Amino acid sequence: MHSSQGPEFVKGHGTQNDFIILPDPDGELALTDERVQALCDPHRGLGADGVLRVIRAGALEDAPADVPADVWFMDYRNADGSIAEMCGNGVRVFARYLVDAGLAAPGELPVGTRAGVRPVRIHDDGRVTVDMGQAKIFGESTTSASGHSFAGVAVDVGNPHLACVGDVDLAELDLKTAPPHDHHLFPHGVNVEFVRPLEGDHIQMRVHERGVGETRSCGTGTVAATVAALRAAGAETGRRVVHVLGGTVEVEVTATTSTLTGPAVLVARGNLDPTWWQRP
Ligand SMILES: N[C@@H](CCC[C@H](N)C(=O)O)C(=O)O
Repeated sequence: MHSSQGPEFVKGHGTQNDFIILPDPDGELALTDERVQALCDPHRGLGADGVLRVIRAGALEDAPADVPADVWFMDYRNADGSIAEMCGNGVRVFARYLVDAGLAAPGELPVGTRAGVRPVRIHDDGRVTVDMGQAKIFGESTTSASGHSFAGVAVDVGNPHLACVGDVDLAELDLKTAPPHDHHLFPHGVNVEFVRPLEGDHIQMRVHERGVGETRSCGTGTVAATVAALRAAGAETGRRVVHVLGGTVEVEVTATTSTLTGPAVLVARGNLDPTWWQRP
């Protein structure tokens, strides 16, 4: 799998939330924080919001016990090297890679994550649907951006979110720095979504991601945004079309689970330079 050219990589994105995929079935790569940071840096590396290592669950030391050993596991890292439990755009791109590489048959396939196994379906039109599990509200909190105060709900989508619905022009918000958050409610940090209801079942969202910064999309964030938008409309279940900077996804929230449907694109493939990999 790893030639003298250095490790293989594939670059992909889901609604412009972009990832470097590293095939590493047996867990041979030393995926240090420094290597992830260098890979994700657009100037000294390839540039991406995160890294998706493709590894058998049985080869990963910290894989959850309920993920079978032979399942392909999405070992997700944020651009700063930190590990996150789940990535909704990443899991679609990951599934597309598995099928493209002949590691899984088209149709429905399981993907292991630190939030558990996520069933994924690849549609004939190229879109991908992920069963994201039940998104749970676990509190209320506040934040601010560009002089605006926001009230929001804390939502667990496998990873933590603060989703704030308001009637603010989202284009006005400066998200270059992380919006403040309550460290007691979110002891491990938080992804913050700003959500504006549009016509009908459409909503607009911008996001500041933990471990990355502002991204052009966040799949788990769109699920949290939908939960918050439904709640603001007095509902617990329903569907929203979520418009993010990088495109559009569809989210359905039921009494027992949630689904996320959107594109998954593979852009390029190659090998890392072995000298660069040794000294990124
Ligand atoms: N972009 C992802 C979420 C990635 C993880 C997040 N930054 C965290 O630290 O929880 C998505 O599409 O869900």
